[in-house]
Amino acid sequence: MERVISFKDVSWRRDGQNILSEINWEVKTNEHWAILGLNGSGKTSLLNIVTGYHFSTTGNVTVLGNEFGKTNLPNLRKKIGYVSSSLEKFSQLLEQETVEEVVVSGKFASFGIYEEVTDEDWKKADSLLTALRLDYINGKTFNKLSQGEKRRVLIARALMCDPQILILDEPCTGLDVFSREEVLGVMNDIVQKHCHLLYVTHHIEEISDVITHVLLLRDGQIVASGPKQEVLTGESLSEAYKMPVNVHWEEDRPWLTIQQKKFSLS
Ligand SMILES: Nc1ncnc2c1ncn2[C@@H]1O[C@H](COP(=O)(O)OP(=O)(O)OP(=O)(O)O)[C@@H](O)[C@H]1O
Repeated sequence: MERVISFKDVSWRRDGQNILSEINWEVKTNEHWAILGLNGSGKTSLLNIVTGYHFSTTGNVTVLGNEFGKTNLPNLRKKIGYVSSSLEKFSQLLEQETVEEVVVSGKFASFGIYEEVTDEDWKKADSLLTALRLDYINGKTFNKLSQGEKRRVLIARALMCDPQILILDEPCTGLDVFSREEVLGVMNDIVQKHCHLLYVTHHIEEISDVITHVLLLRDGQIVASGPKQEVLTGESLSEAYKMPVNVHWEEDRPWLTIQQKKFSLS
């Protein structure tokens, strides 16, 4: 399959307002995208269309070869993993579960295990914990983990059903620099599992070498999209962030600075 996601002239209207306008976007095989934009620029709305929780008002959406309107959404959603920063609100439900139980529950898309778990499932959960460098917490309950460990367990949980697309929605929010680098470091392992990453962030320095492409949104419209080196320029980001900024690269990672002389809060 050449195209993983295709948006053609997609708009999404709510309360008489265009939340997304004329989105033309394609994710191809072996591409991994970061989605950037200010608060309210439309990132979550776009992802809700990818997962079939919103229907576009106009335009055509195809995800993993399924054209929306003609497809079985529950089946499609099984192929899409979603790790949201707000998922941790729900993680209270998982507090007393062991990390292995939390990971296995991803197979059933439930919080808690209400179906039969096979030996193979437990083995798979163990190997995912190993892939996410979490062997050392085997047997611990979820409530005893650090924020960074919890995030990685939730990523392992999302991988339990072999998603073809993995959405990581601000996975490093609230993490210290060390924990953030640990989360970023496991992305290579995820890519080796042949799933396509959609990585939402407010911090361009989280765009590690695994990410190949960037979609830049402003007020529900695309400012720029394409290979990251072409999109992550001072010019495009200044337009998206509505303030003058510079980008510099260090070892294939971008960093943002604000042009202080031209920017004032007053
Ligand atoms: N169901 C809805 N009904 C009406 N307006 C909505 C709805 N969902 C989102 N919006 C509006 O659409 C705009 C884009 O919201 P969205 O959550 O997609 O932005 P975002 O880029 O994900 O923001 P953030 O970075 O804060 O998470 C906002 O102005 C929001 O208020």
